[in-house]
Amino acid sequence: HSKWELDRKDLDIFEILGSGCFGTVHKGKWKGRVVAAKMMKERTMSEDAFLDEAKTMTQLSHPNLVQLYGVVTKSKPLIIVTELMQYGALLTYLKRHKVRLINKIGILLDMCVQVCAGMEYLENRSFIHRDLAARNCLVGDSQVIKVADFGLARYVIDDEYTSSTGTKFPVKWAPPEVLSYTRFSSKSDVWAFGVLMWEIFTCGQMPYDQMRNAEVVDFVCHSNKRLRKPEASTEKIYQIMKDCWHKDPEQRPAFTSLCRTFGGLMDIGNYPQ
Ligand SMILES: Cn1cc(-c2ccnc(-n3ncc4cc(C(C)(C)C)cc(F)c4c3=O)c2CO)cc(Nc2ccncn2)c1=O
Repeated sequence: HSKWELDRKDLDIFEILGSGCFGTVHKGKWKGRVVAAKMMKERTMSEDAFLDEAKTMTQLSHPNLVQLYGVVTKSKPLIIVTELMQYGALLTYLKRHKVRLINKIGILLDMCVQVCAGMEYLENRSFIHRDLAARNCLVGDSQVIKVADFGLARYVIDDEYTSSTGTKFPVKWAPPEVLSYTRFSSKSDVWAFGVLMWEIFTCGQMPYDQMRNAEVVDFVCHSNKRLRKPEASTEKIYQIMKDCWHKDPEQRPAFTSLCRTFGGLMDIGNYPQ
């Protein structure tokens, strides 16, 4: 076994935490450590392609990334073992705590800062997430926010998800160059981050409301209209979102620059919470 290949006998599996597109995710224990265990449903993931990349992914380590500990490969189903985040998806958390969070601009901004830090780390390693959204971030103790399932989109075997015209493709988080040519980059992650900021400052509203994917494609690609300013955000915060939604990927700020901008906002001490 290399370091990232885990022994099934060291892993205990407990209650289900939820079911993702690859199968069910359970609470687990690995060598005495509480973990999350993703039990991969057959024929949902290109397993060999994923295993080629798994080694690299275990080397990605940052306080705002859900740590991949390793993979159980010698038995079926394949099990992806990661750090456990006890409060689940950020989207659910935002909707559940909306009343308490909606006027706490300092807390909402801090959530954006944490995701931005995790994404800056991936950007510096030229690692593209491909499906950044509030549903794919997780909440841990004392409102720690971590980015999850980065890079896994490459291994999904479901045309409804992988094709930009599929019913499961994250159209509402995709920039024009992804919708038109499926051209993913760290700058397409920046666009998605802008939508994630909008999700945070609306405490979990669905972007573009009830608009259908085809209408969103038209709205985003053939007009310069964008999501409206969330009530809870300031003009400065909304400007950051709009910068992330520049039609030209080159004109969008890098995550490094976004982190600096947030730093400046936090320094002014506008947000006491
Ligand atoms: C690590 N982790 C994962 C999950 C958890 C549970 C179910 N589905 C998922 N998801 N969610 C989304 C997801 C998305 C993808 C894309 C390829 C990007 C489309 C690929 C996945 F494999 C998943 C997955 O597995 C997760 C996210 O991987 C929940 C946790 N925690 C809790 C705690 C309390 N209640 C609920 N969940 C936790 O700590």
